Amino acid sequence: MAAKGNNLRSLIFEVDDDGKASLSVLDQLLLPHETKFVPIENVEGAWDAIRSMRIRGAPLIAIVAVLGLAVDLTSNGTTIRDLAGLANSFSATREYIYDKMAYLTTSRPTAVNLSNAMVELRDIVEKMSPEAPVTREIVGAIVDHGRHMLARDVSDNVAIGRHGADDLLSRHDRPDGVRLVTICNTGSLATAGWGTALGVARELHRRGRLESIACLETRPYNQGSRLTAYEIREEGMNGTLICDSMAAFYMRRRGADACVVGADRVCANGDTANKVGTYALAIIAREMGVEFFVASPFTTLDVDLSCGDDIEIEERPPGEMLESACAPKDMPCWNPGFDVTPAEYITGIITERGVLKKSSDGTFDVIGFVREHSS
Ligand SMILES: CSC[C@H]1O[C@H](OP(=O)(O)O)[C@H](O)[C@@H]1O
Repeated sequence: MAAKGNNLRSLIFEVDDDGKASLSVLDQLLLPHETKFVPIENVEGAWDAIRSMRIRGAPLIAIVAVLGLAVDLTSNGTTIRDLAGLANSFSATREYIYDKMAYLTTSRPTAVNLSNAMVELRDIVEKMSPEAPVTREIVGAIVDHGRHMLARDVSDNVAIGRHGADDLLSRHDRPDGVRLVTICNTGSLATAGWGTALGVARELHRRGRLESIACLETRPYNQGSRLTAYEIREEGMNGTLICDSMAAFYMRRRGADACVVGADRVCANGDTANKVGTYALAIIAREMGVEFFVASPFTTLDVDLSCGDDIEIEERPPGEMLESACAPKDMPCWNPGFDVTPAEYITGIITERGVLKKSSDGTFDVIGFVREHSS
């Protein structure tokens, strides 16, 4: 059984004394009824695990892609021999690795973390000198970056939790604490740490200041009922599972102080792509006078995109919808995996560097915030 609470692990990554990396991931298609770690042995295995949503979650997708590349390049199979045997090996090695990185980005398009991670990796490899002992040097740098991403995500999650809890408690310090609503899964099963939006709930719970958290089922893939409910129960939080259609009535009858959701891509103006259903939840929250926060590490920010109209929205196979809908198997479906919440519906963006609120003109300056808070 996976460890309790925020020790819940989405993956196991190890490097042996010979520098050979190994990776296994918790198969989220089997949760909550079965806990099984499955090995990832090459980039094709990483691509498939991401595409099939055996593992999912914007930050975790990027981490598994880089770790999968590290495993591929350190395997005892053909890779190292292929690389070593390449003529003019430095540039050929780099091109070989860039091809694998490009392949990994085709697995899922909406979460910016994956493409951001590949840009980071390419910058690292580009800076390596041709005189370096090619294969070992480049591969070692990729393994090290994978380890860095794991540690960074864990620390980012803790910081997001603290900033989010501090901000919410500054306005909503009821006797029993804060009442939250969330959608999809943004916890330890979407990250390498204790989560982004669910990390805020964990921090409030840790402080004894979480009165309640409602999680939406999040049809059609049911990340909420299968994954977030599982994490909430493991953590011992006061959680309630609701159907997506119940959000408005829940807020009216049981009350909520804030919705806190995750993100797959936050644009320069604050428009945010997230699990489909988030936009509707934001509209309901505004109508009900409930605050609406996006919890997003800097790795999910896309300041090169001015607004959400240009975000590529992944469409998932109709079967994922038909299976859970008990509908006729030949029924035409529209199954976008995400939607885009306009910035006007968002109260603030909780990051590891602080909470970004709107300027006096009512807009978000994500670029200015990143510039001000980038180390
Ligand atoms: C840590 S936020 C992750 C973000 O990714 C999820 O999408 P999916 O389950 O399809 O990978 C969802 O949009 C979450 O908010």
